[in-house]
Amino acid sequence: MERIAIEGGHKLQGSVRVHGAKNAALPILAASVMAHGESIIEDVPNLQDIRVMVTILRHLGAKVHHEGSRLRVDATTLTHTEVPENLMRQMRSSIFLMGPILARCGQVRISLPGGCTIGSRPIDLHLKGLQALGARIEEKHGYILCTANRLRGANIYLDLPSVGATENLIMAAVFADGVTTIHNAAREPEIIDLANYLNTMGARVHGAGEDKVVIEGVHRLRGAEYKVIPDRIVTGTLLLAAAITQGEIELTNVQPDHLGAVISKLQETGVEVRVESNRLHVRTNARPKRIERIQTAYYPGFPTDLQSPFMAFLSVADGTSVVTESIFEGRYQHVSELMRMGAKIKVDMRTAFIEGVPELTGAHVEATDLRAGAALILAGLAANGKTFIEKVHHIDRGYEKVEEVFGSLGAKIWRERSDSTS
Ligand SMILES: CC(=O)N[C@H]1[C@@H](OP(=O)(O)OP(=O)(O)OC[C@H]2O[C@@H](n3ccc(=O)[nH]c3=O)[C@H](O)[C@@H]2O)O[C@H](CO)[C@@H](O)[C@@H]1O
Ligand SMILES: C=C(OP(=O)(O)O)C(=O)O
Repeated sequence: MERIAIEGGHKLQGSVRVHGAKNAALPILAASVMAHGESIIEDVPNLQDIRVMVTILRHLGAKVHHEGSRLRVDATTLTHTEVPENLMRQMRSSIFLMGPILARCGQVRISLPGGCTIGSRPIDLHLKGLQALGARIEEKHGYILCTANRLRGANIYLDLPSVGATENLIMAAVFADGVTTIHNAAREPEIIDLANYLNTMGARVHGAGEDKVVIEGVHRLRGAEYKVIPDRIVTGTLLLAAAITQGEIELTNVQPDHLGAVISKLQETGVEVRVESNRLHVRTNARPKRIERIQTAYYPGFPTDLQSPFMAFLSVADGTSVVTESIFEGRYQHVSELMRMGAKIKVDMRTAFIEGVPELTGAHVEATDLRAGAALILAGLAANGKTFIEKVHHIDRGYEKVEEVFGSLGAKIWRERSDSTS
């Protein structure tokens, strides 16, 4: 087992390029199984979840070649319509295969997906939407079998704007007869990215990024070349890392308009953020001011994926800040770990009260999920002394070469065996 070790107290300085977005690349790779011909997908991050997706695509019969961050996928011949349970369990995004395989092959057999333990994360909206498109769904012995000779366009009303359900249903509707309208769709930038890729392949998806998405069915998709958008959650994590160490960094390959809520909250704490078209400069040399209120929300609201990193930052603010998690009921597992490092946080239902302390102290902690791990890295960078973060595999799901990236900005961070003496 490996862990990340950090010697805190070094200001981050320098410039770094942000990698492509995990949450855009995963549905895009799933969508690639719908095409005849090769797709060339650029800026795919080298992450554990991507490796699992590639394994699934190969299992289905697709040919996949890596050339650095460029992936060539050719799913002209598909040999399987089932995703094995051991692969389904490895990540949440395995669910993205359901819509595309069903649309292309008329049937798909999957089991419930895995993913971060941040809440119950049901898939009822995915299944209800597929039923509205005419799919038959049988759930037996832990498996879900979806079949449909032909999917039919339909009006689908999502009870809540689920990102994954919107993406799955857009993909399923691409080959449906007639027109599908998804009402109360999620509006995250990753949905626009998926729709752009599908449209480059010959699909007709209109309105992605708005709450009503209209899909006109087509008969066939061809492979396409496509570049994945920059990862807005990695961008936000790096902005916070610079801020918590009172450093100054520049980020390239970013889309600042995807981070409006985060930049505005950072500025509220007194951090200077300068925005250029595809660059961000962040600088501060003072302790952050407290924040009266942050509430996670569907896009363009404050992203739940940056709630825990932002809380790590607020744990050293001057005064008490209030954070409410509205999306995932179990997304406060980082709190007890931050408290081991001296943070003062009280949680009441879905709201956390963070009484800022002047300094955190290094400790042995555990990454309980991906973004909790990111929060602990931020805390470790600022803390007095050494921090050891166990369960690094969670962090590797979302941050490419994490120690190299932070190391290139001047952090003292390395990976070591968990049984190393500390
Ligand atoms: C791979 C990926 O893109 N993951 C992101 C995606 O996850 P994911 O797509 O799983 O998140 P959703 O938007 O679906 O979930 C939002 C809320 O809807 C609920 N829900 C969802 C589906 C469903 O069928 N029934 C249901 O009740 C969930 O439990 C949650 O409370 O969006 C989340 C919210 O921005 C992010 O935190 C994840 O990083
Ligand atoms: C929760 C996340 O990922 P997933 O939906 O893949 O579990 C995340 O990226 O923070």
